[in-house]
Amino acid sequence: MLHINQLHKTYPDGTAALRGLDLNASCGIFGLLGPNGAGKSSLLRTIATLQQPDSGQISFNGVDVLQQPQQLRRQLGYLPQEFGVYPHLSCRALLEHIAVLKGLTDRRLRQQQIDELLTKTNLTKVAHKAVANFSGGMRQRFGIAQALLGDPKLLILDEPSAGLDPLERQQLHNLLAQISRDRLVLLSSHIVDDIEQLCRQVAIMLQGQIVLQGDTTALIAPLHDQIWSYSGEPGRLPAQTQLLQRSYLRGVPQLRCYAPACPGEGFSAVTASLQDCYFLTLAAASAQQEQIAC
Ligand SMILES: Nc1ncnc2c1ncn2[C@@H]1O[C@H](COP(=O)(O)OP(=O)(O)OP(=O)(O)O)[C@@H](O)[C@H]1O
Repeated sequence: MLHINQLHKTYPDGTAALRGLDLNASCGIFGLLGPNGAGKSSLLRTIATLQQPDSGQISFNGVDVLQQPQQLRRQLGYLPQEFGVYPHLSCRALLEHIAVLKGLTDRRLRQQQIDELLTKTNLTKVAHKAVANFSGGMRQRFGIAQALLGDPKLLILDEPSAGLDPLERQQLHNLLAQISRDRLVLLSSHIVDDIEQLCRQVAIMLQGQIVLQGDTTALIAPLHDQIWSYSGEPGRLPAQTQLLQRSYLRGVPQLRCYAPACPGEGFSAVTASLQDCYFLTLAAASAQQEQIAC
């Protein structure tokens, strides 16, 4: 279990990235959603002991992460948002190098683990190639393979699906579902679909705080029968109707709205999604923050 209590982090230039953040997560894939600049990477870097918070507590499976960072690092795999590689090293050589850095000193066990991870991430056939020449999807799978060296109990993945094509994204989902059975995977993304497809637990982050957290299905449930779509331009929206999303279908505007009952002619009920919950939560949190600011 991961417990975070009242975490604060302000960077030297005065940016308050974490502002009294609380979070609890158990085994499985835990999704962290939030707009750009919400503080997701700051939080993940702090949990990964790559930066110190100003105050607060973090514990993982009983280990005080801030007091005993080495103990956490032994159980940690981390894939940062920007993942640099040595340009000339092959996939296998780089995994070897990282495995040694992670303390896998027994050569035979190291080889065995690398072979298993290459199979799991479907990289065996390209293990001799330079990672620098990999496609986006292959690079992310490599990133997950290196993070899994040492069989960590906590895996932190910062936006692993950024820049992937739909097929690569699907392959990444299959891999994540497979490797999350006996560990906690913290997955940050602004692709709400990724989180809805993969995560049973989710937290929404805004301006350095968690504004909503819980079981994904339970968070969406109250919105059933309250989400409506409208094809075209309805003019002024009926009272008690909140616009959540405007998109296009073959060039025709499509509105997605929240309303406690059918807003009127032309609106049809649609199944509520995590995206609806996300937009409603962000709108409510922004309105509350504006009120406080006034
Ligand atoms: N090293 C740093 N020094 C100063 N400010 C920083 C630093 N790192 C992040 N920030 C700022 O802290 C805030 C939170 O950034 P962070 O990268 O944690 O958010 P994020 O939710 O991961 O954003 P994104 O989704 O765009 O990656 C932003 O205002 C950002 O500009």
